[in-house]
This record gives sequence, C-alpha cells and structure tokens, in this order.
Amino acid sequence: MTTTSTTYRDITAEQNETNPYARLVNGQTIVEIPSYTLECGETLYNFPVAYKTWGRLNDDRDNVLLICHALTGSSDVSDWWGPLLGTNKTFDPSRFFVVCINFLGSPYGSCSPVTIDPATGKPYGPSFPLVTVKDDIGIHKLILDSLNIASIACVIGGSMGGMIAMEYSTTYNNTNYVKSVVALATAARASAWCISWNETQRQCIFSDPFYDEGNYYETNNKPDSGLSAARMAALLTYRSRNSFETRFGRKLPFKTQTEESVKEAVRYPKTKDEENWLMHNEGLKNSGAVSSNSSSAKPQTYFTAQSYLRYQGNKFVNRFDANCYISISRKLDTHDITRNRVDPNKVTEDPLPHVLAQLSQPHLIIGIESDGLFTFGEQQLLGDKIPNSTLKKLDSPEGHDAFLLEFEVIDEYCREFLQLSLPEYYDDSGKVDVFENWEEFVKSLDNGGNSVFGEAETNITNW
Ligand SMILES: CC(=O)SCCNC(=O)CCNC(=O)[C@H](O)C(C)(C)COP(=O)(O)OP(=O)(O)OC[C@H]1O[C@@H](n2cnc3c(N)ncnc32)[C@H](O)[C@@H]1OP(=O)(O)O
Ligand SMILES: N[C@@H](CCO)C(=O)O
Repeated sequence: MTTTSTTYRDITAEQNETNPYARLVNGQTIVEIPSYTLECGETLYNFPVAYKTWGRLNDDRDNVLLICHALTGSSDVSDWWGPLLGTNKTFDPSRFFVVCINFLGSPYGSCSPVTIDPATGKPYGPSFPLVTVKDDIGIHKLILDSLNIASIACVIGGSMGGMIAMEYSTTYNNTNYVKSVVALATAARASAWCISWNETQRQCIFSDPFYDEGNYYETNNKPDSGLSAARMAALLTYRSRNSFETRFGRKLPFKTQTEESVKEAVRYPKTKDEENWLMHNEGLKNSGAVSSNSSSAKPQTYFTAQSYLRYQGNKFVNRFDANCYISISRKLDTHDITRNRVDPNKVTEDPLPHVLAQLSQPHLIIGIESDGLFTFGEQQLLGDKIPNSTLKKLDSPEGHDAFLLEFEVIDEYCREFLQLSLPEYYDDSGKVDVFENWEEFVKSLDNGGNSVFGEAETNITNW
C-alpha cells in the first residue's frame, strides 16, 4: 500500500476544549488544515475539519463509501443512520471503508461560526465567510487524500447530504474518482421553495432581540427563541400534514406534565383582562404566559401538536448554534450544480437537464412520495435526465424526514444498488478482503464498540 499521503495535525482535544458542540459527537477525529481558498475568494487558515471512519481500506485503496450528512447532522453516521451501518448492511465496515466528513458551517467540529478565528482569538460569528457545497467537495478531497484514498466506490447522501452527492457527480463526472452515487430526497439545485423556507427560518432568528446581528457569543443570552422558532418551521417542512394529523390530531397535552414542569413560571390571572392576556400570549417565551390547561369553560387553545413543536425547538437549541444555522442555510441556497458549468452562449434554455444528461456514473435516486420540501417530482427529474440512473419511490407518509426514519427500505434499496453497480466489491475477485470478525473486533475495542477512529484506525489499516 502506498503511504505518501499528507497527514494533518490532530487537534481533536483542543477543538473539543473550545467548541462545546464538537464535544457532542462521539469519537470523531478533528484535523487542522493549513489553508483553503473558498469559492467566495476568501482563504481560511489553520482551520479544523472533523470526520469519522469505520472499517479499513483495501489494497487498491478504493473500497470507500463516503457518507454525506444532512443540515443538522454530524460525522457520526451511527447517530443518525445507525441501522444502515454494520456487517451485511449498506455501510458494511467488514467490506468497505466508510467515511463521513462534517461539512463547513456545521457546529459539530469543522470550521464554522463557532470556531475560534486564529486572527482574532474569538469565534468567527457573523464574520464567517459564505461557504458552499463546492467548498465542501474541495475540503473533502484534502481529507480523503490524507486518508490515502485513491477513489470512492459510492457517495451517499440525503437532503443536504444529497446535494453534496450531486455536486460530487458533477465535479468528478467522466473521471474514475467517483464510481457511483446515491442521492435521497434532494435536489441538483435549491428550489425557490427551499430558499423561501430558509429565508423564513433566518428571519425567525433575526427577529430574536438576543441575536444582535450575530454578536451574541460574549453575552449571557443566545437567540434561543428565534432558533427554536426556525426549527419548528423547518420541522413542518420535514414531516407531512397527514403524519401530524395521524400522530397528534386535536389531542391535548398531559395536564400534569404541563403544570408540573412550569409550575414556578405560571401566572394565575386575577382579572378577566389578565386571563385574556395570558391566553393570547400563551407560549411566549420568558413571559410566564404558559398553558395552565385549566378546567375553564373556554375552548382549549393548546394542543399536543404545539407541545411537540415546542419540545423539538427547545431540544434543538441545546445542540445547535444560530449563526451556524444561518451559515448552512445560506450554503443550501447557493447549491446549484450548473453554476459555472454551462456556457450561456451555448445553452440558452434551462441548463439543468443539459448538465444532468452529461452525468456518467450509475446513480440511485430515492424520492419520498410525501416529501413537500424536496418533492418527488424533483427526484423524477433526476431519474429521467441522468442516463445511468435508477429511481426508487419510498411510500412513506412521514414526509422529507423519511430519509432518516425508513431505515429498512433505504437499506434494501441501497444494498441492491451497490451489489448491482459494484459487483467486484461483493464477489470472490479478491477486490475486498472481507473483515470476517469485524463485529467481534469492534466489541473488543475500548471505545465501547460503536466505531473505529483515531488511534484505533491505525490498528485496523495495519491489521
Ligand atoms: C450530536 C449530534 O450529532 S445530534 C444530530 C443527530 N441528528 C441528526 O443528525 C439528524 C437530524 N435529526 C432529526 O432530524 C431527527 O432527530 C429525526 C428525524 C432523525 C428523528 O426525529 P425525533 O425528534 O427523534 O423523533 P420524533 O419526531 O418522533 O420526536 C420524538 C421526541 O419528541 C417527543 N414528543 C413526542 N410527542 C410529543 C408531544 N406531543 N409533546 C412533547 N414532546 C413530544 C418525544 O418524547 C421524543 O423526545 P426525545 O427526542 O427526547 O426522546
Ligand atoms: N431532519 C433533518 C432534515 C434536513 O434534511 C436535519 O435536521 O438534518
């Protein structure tokens, strides 16, 4: 095996020290990249990139499955696509070297608004430059080269991860670097609908007085209300009207749960006006106007659907940063695989079908019938125009997030595709030296057996 790859300084410990969100991710490696010039023209210096790997590289250094995470995901595939990871699953570490790299703008370890800018000693915050999916592709290459990877067997991603996968198809079209692509519930370019939802979510954050133009790191307040409202709006685009109807209907939240958890904050009305005020402002953060779920004769105005959204909003602010959310949503808006790829003098009509029709690799496109964000029609366009592609429909009622929920069907579709398009990784040709005792080996590791990374990885590649 050739071992001439660049190695980057491991800065996991120091980044975990300064970035509390990076600490949330189990067992990833964070390295320092000396410099990279972004699509916007700015250069990042001495910045972190986080990634996680499972399995080992084969002698040809090409048994790589590159997994691309979605908007609020991290490098830890086991955390959000866990059931697809394991022996005889799609992401089979006994056969493949599985890699997931945290993208720029995410708080979970790679360079983002929460990263300390070496030039100022403070987090980049709102001065973090615009990053794009094309930048992620460039950064990925540095990491993949440092891992001594010669080429990628398959790039797989859903939603924003699918956008990265589609950018891979285009960047490495007609090369041997990317052999196949799986894109789920995604788009070759951000639609007006997606951009508009992102705008709505950014405006939620902007309207929080604690946002303070993004300069909130040195205060004791974060724009939690705004970020929470943004997540609630986003969640509605990730699920479907019918899934909410089935799950919540007009059900009421548990009386005791509501009253006990907010007992301290509840204001009990003394006058009719105050009672009306309380009902009007119910749910307004920091006002004491919370649902008392009283036995009043007035009609109920607080439902389980609301408590679900509020719960999700609160949960989200504990694991995400508002400036990162803005940065990532702007990156999503810029996504367009046709950008700088079509000569407007030659292609005067919509360039997208033209670019898709040029793609050479086998593609599996998985669309979700009930997805209102990345519609099934958008997936059909990919399936129709990409010459060597298979389109599969996921009949889930869950909406867009079905790509994170319907593990069994996704696993089945992906495995079938990989076995058909990459048979040499499954037959006896010797391409892959199957790591028979993978599960046993992982269990024997000190880290609890979830994954293999850092020092343990050295053991595996030398196995
Ligand atoms: C460190 C990291 O990397 S974190 C990143 C991990 N996540 C990702 O990467 C992908 C993003 N994840 C997601 O988008 C989502 O988590 C999904 C789609 C995978 C699953 O969504 P979930 O929120 O887990 O599922 P679901 O919608 O069923 O909500 C369940 C939660 O809502 C709560 N809940 C359900 N109904 C109600 C209600 N009526 N009122 C209040 N709470 C409710 C449940 O108690 C449960 O709480 P819990 O999460 O504390 O266990
Ligand atoms: N639930 C997903 C949706 C975006 O694709 C996430 O939060 O990343």
